[in-house]
Amino acid sequence: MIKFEKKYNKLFLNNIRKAITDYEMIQPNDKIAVGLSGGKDSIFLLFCLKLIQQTSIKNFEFIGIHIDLGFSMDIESLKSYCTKNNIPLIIEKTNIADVIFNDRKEKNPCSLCSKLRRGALARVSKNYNVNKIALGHNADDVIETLFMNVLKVGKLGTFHPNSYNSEKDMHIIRPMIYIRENLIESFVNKFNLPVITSTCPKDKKTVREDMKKLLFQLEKIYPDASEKILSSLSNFDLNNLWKKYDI
Ligand SMILES: Nc1ncnc2c1ncn2[C@@H]1O[C@H](COP(=O)(O)OP(=O)(O)OP(=O)(O)O)[C@@H](O)[C@H]1O
Repeated sequence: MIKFEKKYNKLFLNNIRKAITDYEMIQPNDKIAVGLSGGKDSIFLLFCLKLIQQTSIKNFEFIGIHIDLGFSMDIESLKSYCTKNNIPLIIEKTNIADVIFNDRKEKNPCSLCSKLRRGALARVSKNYNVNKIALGHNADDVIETLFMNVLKVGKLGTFHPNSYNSEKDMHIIRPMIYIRENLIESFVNKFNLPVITSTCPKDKKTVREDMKKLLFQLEKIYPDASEKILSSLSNFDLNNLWKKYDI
């Protein structure tokens, strides 16, 4: 059973609470769906939300939703973990893998997969009267996405901690934006949370891995680089960003 201990506050929960407060992620009577991939980030998010519900913000509900992409992953451990902790888990079977790799033979499958997966997640969430979807993006994901946008697209920006999709009338929240990936890894091991090895052939072979290496190199020279990059995302001077004059 997921059980609160005071030391968790300092270790990770306070940072999650801070993200929730800074970006007004949870309101009374929200029904939140945690997108569960089977990976470490989303299961840690589920674990933290349960602790937050036990300690500080009590008047919200949450469920887990796993979109089965069709890679034949064994999710028994995830199912039994949710059952043990009284967390409803919805599993939605899809043929996303088949569409991407066999029908479309996509050369860059990750972005289409992510789009279809989010669509499925929003559709299933609607069926369960969910008004917010919580994703397991962490601080490293925030920075890697920023690097990818700047270095590959030539665009300054990353995903927002709390965004709203008006077409689907759905909020997307990311309560783990202040938590580093290595910390998540160590707690997932310590608490023995169920992690399912991805069977996706593209797993860990993406541009994101290059950005991870870049951040690693950067932190060797500037040890507090990630902290500074994260803080710069909410500490900017619009006057000194270039807005071209309309002609
Ligand atoms: N198959 C899925 N079903 C439901 N939610 C998903 C699924 N895949 C990803 N998500 C959600 O989208 C988030 C970002 O997905 P991404 O593939 O970037 O995961 P990640 O960074 O590897 O995180 P994780 O360790 O949770 O897999 C995940 O943390 C999770 O909340």
